[in-house]
Amino acid sequence: MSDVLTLLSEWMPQQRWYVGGAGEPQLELIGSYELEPAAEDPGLRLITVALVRDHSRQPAPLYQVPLVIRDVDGQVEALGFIGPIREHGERAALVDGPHDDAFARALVRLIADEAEASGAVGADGQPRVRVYGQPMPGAKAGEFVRSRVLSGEQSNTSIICELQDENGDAAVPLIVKLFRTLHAGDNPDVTLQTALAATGSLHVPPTFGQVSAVWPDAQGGQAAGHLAFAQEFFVGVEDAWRVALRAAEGGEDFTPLARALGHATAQVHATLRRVMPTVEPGQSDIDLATQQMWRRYELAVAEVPELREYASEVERVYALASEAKWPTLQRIHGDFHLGQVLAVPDRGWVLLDFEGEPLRPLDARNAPDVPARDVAGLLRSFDYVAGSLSLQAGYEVARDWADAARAAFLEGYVDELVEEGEEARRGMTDEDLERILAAYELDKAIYETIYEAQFRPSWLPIPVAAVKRILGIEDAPEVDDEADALTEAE
Ligand SMILES: Nc1ncnc2c1ncn2[C@@H]1O[C@H](COP(=O)(O)OP(=O)(O)O)[C@@H](O)[C@H]1O
Ligand SMILES: O=P(O)(O)O[C@H]1O[C@H](CO)[C@@H](O[C@H]2O[C@H](CO)[C@@H](O)[C@H](O)[C@H]2O)[C@H](O)[C@H]1O
Repeated sequence: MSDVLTLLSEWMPQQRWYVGGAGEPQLELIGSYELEPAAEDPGLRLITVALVRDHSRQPAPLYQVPLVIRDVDGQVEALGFIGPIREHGERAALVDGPHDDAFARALVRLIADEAEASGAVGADGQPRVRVYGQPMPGAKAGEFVRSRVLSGEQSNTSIICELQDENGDAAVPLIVKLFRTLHAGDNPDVTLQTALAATGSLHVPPTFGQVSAVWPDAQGGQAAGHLAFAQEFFVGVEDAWRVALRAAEGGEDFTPLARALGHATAQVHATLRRVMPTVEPGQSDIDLATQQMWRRYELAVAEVPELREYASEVERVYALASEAKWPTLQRIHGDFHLGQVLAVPDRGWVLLDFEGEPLRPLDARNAPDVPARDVAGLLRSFDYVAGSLSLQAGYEVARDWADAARAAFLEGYVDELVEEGEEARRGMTDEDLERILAAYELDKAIYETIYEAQFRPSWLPIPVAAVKRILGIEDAPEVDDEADALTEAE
């Protein structure tokens, strides 16, 4: 594996999913698992998935790195080619697994067959990594035809698998999402979407299955978690961000679609409340939630110093929220924005990516939470539509469009709550709801300032303007020196 780690040290920093560290990667192979080839494949030597810890960052992230070793003819520099790997033979090449059909085919087979996989054994004679495929009851996959990696800005790697039925006709395709950074514990993307799909909800894609594993943790014990999740892939659909952006650009009325999204969101919340654990909040839960918001504000101040001057206004919004009556805590989406919603013909709005905010610890993302976090996320997203168009135009545009979309979304959400009856409201007044929503919207905008400062600095003005708007802070009018001088001269 030494050659492999040398190649990976150069290759991983160029990958979108690599979170980076101080200087060169310091990679440690903590284990691996091997997949059985699922078809005849003459040049194929090995399908292996390396679990690699990178000590150049603390705490050291653990990456899942699927690799294929195969013989190639001549000098290839194809997509997915990592480098030559002489220890496996003269013609052997190391290939990024997701770009090689052999890996995707074997992974789909592992899930469909409810099979297990493992790799090298440790000092105790036991495999260091054990992997389990688990299909959704009743899920059926066709014959594998070919696969491709989904392009785009992704923190994970998704593989689209084309399949066919026994007559050779196209069958429902799958999207297999490989989690690149592994965490001990349930991945909410898997548990929440599987639970929703099991109820027959149309607001998530049908689940095909999952891959989970046990691996050695950094303390000499064992960790367990999810490695991959497979769902039905909707071909040729657009996400709500694109649909909304186009509508805003063209000045089209988006309110019916926003209202329907409000309904869908409330229905997903209602289902999660029914099938996943809930908690009645005590004052200590409320205080903890608002303390976390405040802590986030402090982190944001370190990234975006201009936020420091709004401390007293921020404190007041959180204090008002902590005096309100809060709803039942329940599982929610956790990082809801328009890019996480697909417009699927004959199905309506379909929600994706229930992983929660990538910057929050996994145990917090797995705990029952406040549904207003999701509502606030979507409200912020409509503001981002207007904000991103304004950045292009150089002046404020689509503000009325965003205000109308926000109002319609909220109306759709509340209508659905009313349908559910008084119980869902737990005696909360409109004022309670408003105070809580204001706190979560502010908290989301503050989260976004950190996110944009770190990953997309040119968009930072969007959430900074939102923080000011939510706090009711007016920009000081620009002083027009010439006009002032004229007035003085008169
Ligand atoms: N079931 C699906 N059908 C069609 N497209 C999908 C599906 N699942 C994901 N996508 C597309 O893949 C993108 C990334 O998926 P997502 O789950 O958000 O991954 P990530 O956590 O890496 O951002 C989505 O924005 C969407 O465009
Ligand atoms: O989709 P991810 O889970 O990676 O979410 C992260 O990235 C999002 C950006 O892609 C970011 O969302 C912010 O920008 C969106 C427009 O690109 C906007 O619709 C969202 O409202 C806004 O929050 C998200 O916050 C971040 O966690």
